[in-house]
Amino acid sequence: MTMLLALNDVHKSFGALKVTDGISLSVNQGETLGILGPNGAGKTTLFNLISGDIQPDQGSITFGGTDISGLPAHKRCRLGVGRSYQVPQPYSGLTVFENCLVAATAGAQLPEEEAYVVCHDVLQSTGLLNKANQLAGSLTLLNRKRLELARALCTRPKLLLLDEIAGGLTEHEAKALVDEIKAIKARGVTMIWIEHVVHALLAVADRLFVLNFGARLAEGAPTDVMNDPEVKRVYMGLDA
Ligand SMILES: Nc1ncnc2c1ncn2[C@@H]1O[C@H](COP(=O)(O)OP(=O)(O)OP(=O)(O)O)[C@@H](O)[C@H]1O
Repeated sequence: MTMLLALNDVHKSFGALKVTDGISLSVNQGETLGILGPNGAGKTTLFNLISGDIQPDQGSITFGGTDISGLPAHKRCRLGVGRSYQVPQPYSGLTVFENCLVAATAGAQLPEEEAYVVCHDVLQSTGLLNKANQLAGSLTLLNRKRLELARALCTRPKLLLLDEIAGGLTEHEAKALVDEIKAIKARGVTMIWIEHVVHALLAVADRLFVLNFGARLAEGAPTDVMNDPEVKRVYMGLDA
């Protein structure tokens, strides 16, 4: 198996608050790593560190064998690190297609002709093609989530970071989104997925990593992690 991403003893504090406390983890090519953890455990901060939105105080991050620790977010994006945000952040005054075009051109720096093709293909695969000319601000929650996914895919990521994409959806909608995420996985995209909707995560994840107070609480095969007494106690509030 080829390793795509590796974090080595990564630390981050905000003032006196230690939010990432010596995280080491790796993700193999084609793998989906699920991340669980209570509110405030430092999950989104971990994504910010991987995407380059913030820089670690200590530790290193390698991607495809290259040390990307010092690179800004836009350079990591061009190398193939794509992400969605917990709160969808489309340009609401632009259409769905234009939002995708911004991601493909400004984000991934694809030449315009290629960008049009990529946007078309991504909108088709995310079920948004018939909404292409609709303003992003007028979309339903499910379609906003799809657009969030589509915008990340338009940067043609090798690694896709999904931040709580299933939250707030009905059971039926979450299932539709999970099917789309499964299809992305089947195309070979490596993913890290932070998700509170555990059954959605379990439908796709090959491995789970549980964060608590910025540190690793458990890691391993999904069934083993879900049966771990510490995980049940800390994360799910159940007695072991
Ligand atoms: N830029 C920042 N400045 C100061 N504190 C921050 C900053 N970003 C995050 N924090 C704090 O770091 C802690 C971890 O936040 P983070 O968003 O990473 O947690 P999370 O596990 O993603 O939580 P949730 O599940 O609620 O989204 C929180 O206490 C948060 O308030």
